[in-house]
Amino acid sequence: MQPIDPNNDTATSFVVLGASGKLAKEKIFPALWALYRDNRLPQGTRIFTYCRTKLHTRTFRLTCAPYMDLDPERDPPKFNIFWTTVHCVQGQYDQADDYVALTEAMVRQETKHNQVYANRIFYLALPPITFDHVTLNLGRMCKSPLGCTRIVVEKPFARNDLTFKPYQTLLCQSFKESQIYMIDHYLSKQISQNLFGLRFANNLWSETLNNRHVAAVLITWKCEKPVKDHAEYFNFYGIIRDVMTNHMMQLLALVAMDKPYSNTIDDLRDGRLKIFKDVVTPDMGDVIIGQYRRSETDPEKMGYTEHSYIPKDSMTPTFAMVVLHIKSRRWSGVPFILRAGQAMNDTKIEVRMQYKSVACDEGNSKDLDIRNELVLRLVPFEEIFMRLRLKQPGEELCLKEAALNLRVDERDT
Ligand SMILES: NC(=O)C1=CN([C@@H]2O[C@H](COP(=O)(O)OP(=O)(O)OC[C@H]3O[C@@H](n4cnc5c(N)ncnc54)[C@H](OP(=O)(O)O)[C@@H]3O)[C@@H](O)[C@H]2O)C=CC1
Ligand SMILES: O=C1O[C@H](COP(=O)(O)O)[C@@H](O)[C@H](O)[C@H]1O
Repeated sequence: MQPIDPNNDTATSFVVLGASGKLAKEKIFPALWALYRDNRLPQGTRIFTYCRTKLHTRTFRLTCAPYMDLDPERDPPKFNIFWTTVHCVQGQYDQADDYVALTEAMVRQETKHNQVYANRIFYLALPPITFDHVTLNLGRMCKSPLGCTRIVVEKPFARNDLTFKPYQTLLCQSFKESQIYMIDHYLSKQISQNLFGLRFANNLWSETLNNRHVAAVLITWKCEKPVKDHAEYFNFYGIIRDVMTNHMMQLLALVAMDKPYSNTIDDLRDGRLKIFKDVVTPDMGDVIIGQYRRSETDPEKMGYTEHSYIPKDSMTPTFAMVVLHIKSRRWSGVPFILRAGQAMNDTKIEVRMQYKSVACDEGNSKDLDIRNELVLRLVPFEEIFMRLRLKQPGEELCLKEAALNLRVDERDT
């Protein structure tokens, strides 16, 4: 996709399908607002909601506002104008006529903007069960006749290979490959991108992230909260399909990929794809799955199947751990340990690269078997640090653990 050009005057219709849901309210509308606030949306952009629920901008803005990080001093006038660009369309996902109504709504705004040439972006903030109908109808009824058309699909794309194939076929029949964006929002996180920056722009790490120096890579996705939001979806897909095969695998690819030929989208994608091809299919002996049950110490913390909204006989895993191996010159012999869970002891998302132990005879260091670790943490707050050993202050040559913290926030210079 071309970089956003705020001076571009072309009419652009951005349609959020499934706008009544959590993703739209918590992530997509806040992102659209942030772009608008910072003058980074093309001027002719109009936003459309499309879902079965009847939405009104008046009330929908109240639903989204808590996630929009509003500055009460600065934002209100612009925030009001932002909402004048939003138009709500109600429709079923399987009714062709409703898509005709969506197109009419887009055309009305595009024409107001005095443009026949208009770009259209369709963002599927929807569960996969709706994908077939939505893709087919958008492809038939809503594409831009003269401008660009894009369709953005959120993971998970299906339950497995078998169910993905027919959808892939339908998607490719309805849209050209260049129009399709199957996205993973973890790739856009600052820390994920830093994995890349840190590795390839610093000799220290570009030279040491390999099987000569690294003992193991640990990728953790832990959430303290029990399953509640989108429980029906979660119960059908489970933790592996929710975060492991997508977000965590993308993090793994960013840790493991070789330096791409260039930083273009295609070369970056090819670099990650090579890693996915090199990952050895895990042995079931290298996989642990589990489901949380009632806490023995805190009766408030219910078991997964005790929630009223989860079937009593559910076997859906809420925890999974897998040890993956990559068959490449750089990484063979290094286990990549992925673990993910809901209702865990705390909330943490991080990548931890554990270096091999150093044979060290310094005084009292036997008690201190600390491996160097490079840690990139995404949650609860973004940080990058390296665990090291340093000499303790004083006359004796004793070691202590220390951390080298790298500031990653905006105040950095
Ligand atoms: N929430 C998040 O942070 C993230 C979510 N995703 C993915 O994005 C997609 C949407 O997520 P999210 O917003 O949380 O999902 P929701 O469960 O909130 O669903 C979004 C909307 O889809 C419609 N919908 C829900 N279930 C059905 C159904 N069975 N049949 C038809 N329509 C349905 C509803 O709209 P209505 O009834 O009004 O039509 C609902 O408001 C999911 O595939 C999810 O995996 C990806 C990354 C992050
Ligand atoms: O895809 C998903 O990701 C969110 C977590 O995203 P984050 O950006 O807040 O880390 C997760 O809560 C949700 O279950 C899953 O579907």
